[in-house]
Amino acid sequence: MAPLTREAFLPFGDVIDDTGATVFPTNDGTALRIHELGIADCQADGGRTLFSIFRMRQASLPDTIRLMERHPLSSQAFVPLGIVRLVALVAQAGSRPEVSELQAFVTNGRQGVNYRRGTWHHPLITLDPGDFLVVDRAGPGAAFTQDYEEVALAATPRLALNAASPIPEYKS
Ligand SMILES: NC(=O)N[C@@H](O)C(=O)O
Ligand code: NI
Repeated sequence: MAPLTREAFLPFGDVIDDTGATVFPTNDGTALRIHELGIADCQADGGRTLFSIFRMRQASLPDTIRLMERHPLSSQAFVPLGIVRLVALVAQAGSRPEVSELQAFVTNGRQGVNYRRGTWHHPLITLDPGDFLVVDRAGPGAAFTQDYEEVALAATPRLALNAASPIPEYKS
């Protein structure tokens, strides 16, 4: 389980965080603009960009990973509205992910992620309850047509809590 950094996450998408970002004052210096942290890529095939909230009622760390999904037509961002740790279990866009290709990152509770279009990821995993702003795509005419594709994983790697630290140790 690696701490989330912009550089390490680059193959999978963007990190919504001020570390290493372009920052400049705006509005007569009353605010700092932490600029262009990611792109909402949701317009393909007549798509619309949606803002939604995911209200995580409890931590959702699975003990086994049974599937991964991707959104072939859009990016998908999860930004915590408060301090909520997220586990991003990902594999690069492309053919069906192998278990050996999975990578797990854990946020510091403030960071958000924006999965690039087609990035394989596990449905939202959090270590705490709490709300996330979600930015993704709706198809033409429909309120919510999640263009997504799921694949069952051949093996089911175990994501086990490491007693030594609150951050789960990812074991394949
Ligand atoms: N289904 C849904 O809205 N969310 C998933 O795409 C997810 O990545 O959690
Ligand atoms: Ni998704």
